[in-house]
Amino acid sequence: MQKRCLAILEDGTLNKSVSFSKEEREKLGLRGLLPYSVETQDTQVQRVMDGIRRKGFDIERYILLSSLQERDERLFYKVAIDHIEEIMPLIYTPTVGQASKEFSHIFRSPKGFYITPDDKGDIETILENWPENDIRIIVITDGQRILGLGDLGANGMGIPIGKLALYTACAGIPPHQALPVMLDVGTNNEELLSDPLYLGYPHKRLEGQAYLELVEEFVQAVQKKYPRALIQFEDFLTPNAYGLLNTYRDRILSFNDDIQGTAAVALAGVYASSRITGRSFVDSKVMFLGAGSAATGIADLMVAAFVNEGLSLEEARKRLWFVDSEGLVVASRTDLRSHNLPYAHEAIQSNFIDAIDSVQPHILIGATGAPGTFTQEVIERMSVLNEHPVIFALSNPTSKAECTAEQAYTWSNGKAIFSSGSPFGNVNYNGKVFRPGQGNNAYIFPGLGLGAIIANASIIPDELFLVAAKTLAQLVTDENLQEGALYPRLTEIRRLSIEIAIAVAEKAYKMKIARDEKPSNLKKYIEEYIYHPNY
Ligand SMILES: NC(=O)C1=CN([C@@H]2O[C@H](COP(=O)(O)OP(=O)(O)OC[C@H]3O[C@@H](n4cnc5c(N)ncnc54)[C@H](OP(=O)(O)O)[C@@H]3O)[C@@H](O)[C@H]2O)C=CC1
Ligand SMILES: CC(=O)C(=O)O
Ligand SMILES: [Mg+2]
Repeated sequence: MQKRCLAILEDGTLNKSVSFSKEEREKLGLRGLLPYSVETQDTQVQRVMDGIRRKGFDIERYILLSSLQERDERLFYKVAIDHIEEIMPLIYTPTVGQASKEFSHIFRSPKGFYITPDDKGDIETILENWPENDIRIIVITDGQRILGLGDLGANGMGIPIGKLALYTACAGIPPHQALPVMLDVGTNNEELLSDPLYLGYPHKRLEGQAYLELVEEFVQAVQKKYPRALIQFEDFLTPNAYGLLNTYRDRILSFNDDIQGTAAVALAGVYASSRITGRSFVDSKVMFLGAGSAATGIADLMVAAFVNEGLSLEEARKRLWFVDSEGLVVASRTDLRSHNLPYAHEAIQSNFIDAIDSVQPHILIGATGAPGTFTQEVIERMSVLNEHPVIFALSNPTSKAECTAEQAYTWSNGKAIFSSGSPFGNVNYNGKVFRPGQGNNAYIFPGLGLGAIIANASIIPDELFLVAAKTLAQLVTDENLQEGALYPRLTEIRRLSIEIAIAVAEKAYKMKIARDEKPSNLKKYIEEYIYHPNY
């Protein structure tokens, strides 16, 4: 039955508030319930933007937008799409980091699905409580490594909500086909456990076999109720991130965004940097600060890319060097994890600066969660070694960046080609304005996910991340590079995501991992599928 009267204004998927026409007001029983004026959606967008700009703090802007998402979903997405450069830092990194830290204090409505150890044996049943029947994208976290902020327990739900808002804003996934999931297995964060307002499962984390069984039960329940859904694993602590990736990557439509999405965005940036440095990709030597899931994911995809260009596995790995908190990752170390071993070269263990001097990398990629680790000395050494040192400070949120954009340009005398995980504004250095690009998986996952679900791929092999990286790199214009950016402007993100989706879907058909038939006009098919927030 069609909703009427207040019920329609209270349903965020139907509400368009003062944009209901006189006829609609008459028909839907809305006369008297709204002020006189009938406004266009654009005028409403303007009012929202005025409200956002009037707020004193970004967290207040986040709360305003979060309430709007509940109250009037189409207006929320219209605002996000039309003002993506201003809105993305509010609904995503860096503000989503603060919002996640404070999630239990600013909570208003659940916006997603919660699973705790108490639900063991019942996940299939409780999933029936979710009202939608055609979920295509799930972002799930257990909250143990939220950005570079550590274990935030159930407060980490801010991340799946934010990532899925980007799926819709950046790639047009219909919001009703997206499901944010919090696998709330507890937290080891004492501050949260002693917070009377903490909303999560108030126990130490479930671990080991019991944890894995809960994930498996969830995956099976999803396979049954939503067999077409892509599961994106997000912000798991590294051992679980790898464990779950290895369990599910060849079995179901899934990927780990921190390992694989990040890899594709970084690879795209590295490809684009060749057009400034003049050095071909295969001749590049890369040093990573941080040897966890993000950095290793990038290295693994780079190896695949090098091998595609004709290098042997051994030659490919030799171009990639890691430094972690114990120094250079070398073969003689006994403290390494299995994902580090392919990159533990025969060399003498040394500190970061000495490692830069001995390895002489062209590209430096930070994924540490440790702010300030790209010191003046680091940037200066890179600048002595390179005409244009390529510097990625990927850690999020902004407070965790290895260095700021301004530091990179200043310490390199304007020579650095800089990208960061969280956005920095333009920097004026000696009269030249630099626009740092945002090396964030947000350039990849929306388009990649869209392509995968359009083809209804059975799995997401490396080839799909490689094609996504190549496509993104090709979409970087000379103008972007002249501004100093290795990525296109965010204002282009919907177009970019569709291009990435087309390339990814094409590859899936070619690899025969698509479970749906290829439409006769793929681009048109995608364009018809995607969500537009206009009333
Ligand atoms: N821009 C983007 O798109 C993305 C950014 N990230 C960011 O990357 C960061 C790391 O994530 P992830 O890889 O999952 O985390 P991990 O915990 O897996 O890895 C962190 C790594 O950094 C090392 N490290 C920590 N402190 C230092 C230090 N002072 N000097 C040298 N090495 C250090 C750790 O070494 P050790 O183990 O020895 O302590 C570890 O190897 C996060 O801040 C996250 O936000 C992640 C995904 C995407
Ligand atoms: C961007 C992202 O996925 C992260 O920082 O974890
Ligand atoms: Mg992440």
